Amino acid sequence: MLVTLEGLDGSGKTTVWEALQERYPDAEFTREPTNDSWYGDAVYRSIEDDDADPLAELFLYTADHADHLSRVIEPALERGDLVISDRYSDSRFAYQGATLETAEEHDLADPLEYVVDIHEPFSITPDLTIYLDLDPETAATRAGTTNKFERAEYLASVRDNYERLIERDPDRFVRVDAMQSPADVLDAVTDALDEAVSASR
Ligand SMILES: Nc1ncnc2c1ncn2[C@@H]1O[C@H](COP(=O)(O)OP(=O)(O)O)[C@@H](O)[C@H]1O
Ligand SMILES: Cc1cn([C@H]2C[C@H](O)[C@@H](COP(=O)(O)OP(=O)(O)O)O2)c(=O)[nH]c1=O
Repeated sequence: MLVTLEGLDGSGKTTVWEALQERYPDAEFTREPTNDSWYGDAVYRSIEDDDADPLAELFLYTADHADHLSRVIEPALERGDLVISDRYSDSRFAYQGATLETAEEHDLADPLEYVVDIHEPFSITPDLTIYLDLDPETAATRAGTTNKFERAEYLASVRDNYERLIERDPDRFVRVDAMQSPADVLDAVTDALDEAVSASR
């Protein structure tokens, strides 16, 4: 079973993902961008390059995803493991969908759909996606960005894209209010996860 954690930067995904490792010691914990491959290294180089071409960046993230699938996710699912990924393809749909929306050098009619279509032939859809919902200003503050206003504006369009994704596939998503205390967020996530795991047995 594949479970993904999604949300804006600063929404608390990594905090939850780390806490879940105690509760599910046998699960495979993984993340995107990956932090153990040269594909992931290439993604982080691109994140640090303010002049990165947005379409090139999309394909770097997608290359990292393809490698992550074949190297980590598919073998774990074949073993029957529970896989919990901190970010996954919805991050690309929401973030690169937003980046490409304003990219002057590329004129795509519907960037979010374009990114979804690229994944369609090879990717695996998660069984459950837990969405940590947070307003863009709080997200930018928590993420500690240098240009908070600019970041919050970008995160607002990323959040709109997450809402579109939830609307098109409501049964896959569980929304958790990320303004709650870390303990309450963890409880809500654990409830959703426990329920999905027992339903899959
Ligand atoms: N529920 C919460 N309430 C307040 N602050 C939080 C909460 N969850 C996480 N934080 C803090 O917000 C920051 C970003 O959290 P993190 O888990 O790294 O988010 P993400 O992985 O989604 O970017 C960290 O400083 C973390 O301690
Ligand atoms: C996986 C992924 C991440 N990202 C972005 C989100 C983050 O701003 C950045 C790094 O991700 P991450 O290290 O998960 O950041 P955070 O813990 O702050 O959420 O990469 C994309 O734009 N597209 C993607 O497909």
